[in-house]
Amino acid sequence: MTEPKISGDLLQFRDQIDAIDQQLLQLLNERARLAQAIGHVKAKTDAPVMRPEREAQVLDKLNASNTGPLNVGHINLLFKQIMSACRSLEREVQVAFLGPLGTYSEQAVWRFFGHCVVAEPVESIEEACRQVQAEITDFAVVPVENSTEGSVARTLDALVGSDLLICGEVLLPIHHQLLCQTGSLEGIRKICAHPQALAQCRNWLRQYAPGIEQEAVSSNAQGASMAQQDATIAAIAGEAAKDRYQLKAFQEHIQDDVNNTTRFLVLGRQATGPSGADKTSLVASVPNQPGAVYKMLEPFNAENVSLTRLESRPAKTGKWEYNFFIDLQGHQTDAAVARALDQLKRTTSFLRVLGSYPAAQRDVKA
Ligand SMILES: O=C(O)C(=O)C[C@]1(C(=O)O)C=C[C@@H](O)C=C1
Repeated sequence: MTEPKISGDLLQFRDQIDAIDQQLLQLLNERARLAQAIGHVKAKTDAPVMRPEREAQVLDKLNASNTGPLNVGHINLLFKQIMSACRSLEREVQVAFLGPLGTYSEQAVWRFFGHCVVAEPVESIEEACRQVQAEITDFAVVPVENSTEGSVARTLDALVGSDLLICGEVLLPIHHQLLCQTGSLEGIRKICAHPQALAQCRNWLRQYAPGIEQEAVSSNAQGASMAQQDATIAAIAGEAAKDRYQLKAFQEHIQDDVNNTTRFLVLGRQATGPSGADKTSLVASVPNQPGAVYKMLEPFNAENVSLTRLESRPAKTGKWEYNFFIDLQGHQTDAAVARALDQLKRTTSFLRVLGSYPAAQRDVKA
């Protein structure tokens, strides 16, 4: 079938790829040995193995010098896995995430830590936090806000009530797919998904699956698990659920908002150093007095610190008091941020810096 000439070229290219793979293999093992050496140094001082700021810098440097044809997505994907493997040779990092298996939280774990981690699903955001606090696990990955649905109140409340630190964030585009056993809508009698997913796909469902019953279930992964057991059920879920429950997609990208994104937090017990493009999150409350919120925000204006988020939640004191959740650009060790935080201590009745961590959206030149 193939022309001899093409086949000759193909063989030659494959020989070259084989030779390069051998070089890569040798270099990767050299890199792994260096990581092991770093692991021994860290073990002596009980220093944390996972360093989100260093991993962000490694990716920033590579992307700054990359000439292609591999793009930023390829570089991040490949080198995250390389670091994940090297890290696991130092010590296997453990992560609890909001389950069950196949959720978007699980996808967020893989994106942040790569695949060489021990990731365990837990049943609630509170349980994920408890496991980190009780030192059962190293980190927790929990959703904090969705671009269409807003904040996840349970995560914000859990942060106030604990001394966990935010070590990182993950921005995950939410690409819903309609999944079933065969990949065809024929014979499908019911579509099962979390109420939020059904709402986020309302228009698509009206147009392409009219007349098919919809059932709200506790998670998209549960819907996927039901579809795995029953050929008449379809589910709305993401890539992780498709793989986990061995389903086929009838259609990808069925969410009405193409930019639907969920932001996840990585919570741990360790402080994260500056990476060069960081965010700091804090929660504060102010006395119930005229001008108090203005005074709380004034230092950020004075120090030219940019706020990326400001949100209030009831402080649960029963006195109509509020906690303000603030995200800002910069690390708490940056001079301007440090000065603003110092000022903030004077104007707030309660202040907790939840952590500084590498921003998921990177805008740096290495
Ligand atoms: O630089 C370190 O501290 C390492 O342990 C090495 C390494 C890597 O593979 O580059 C691995 C794990 C850390 O999270 C950061 C980076």
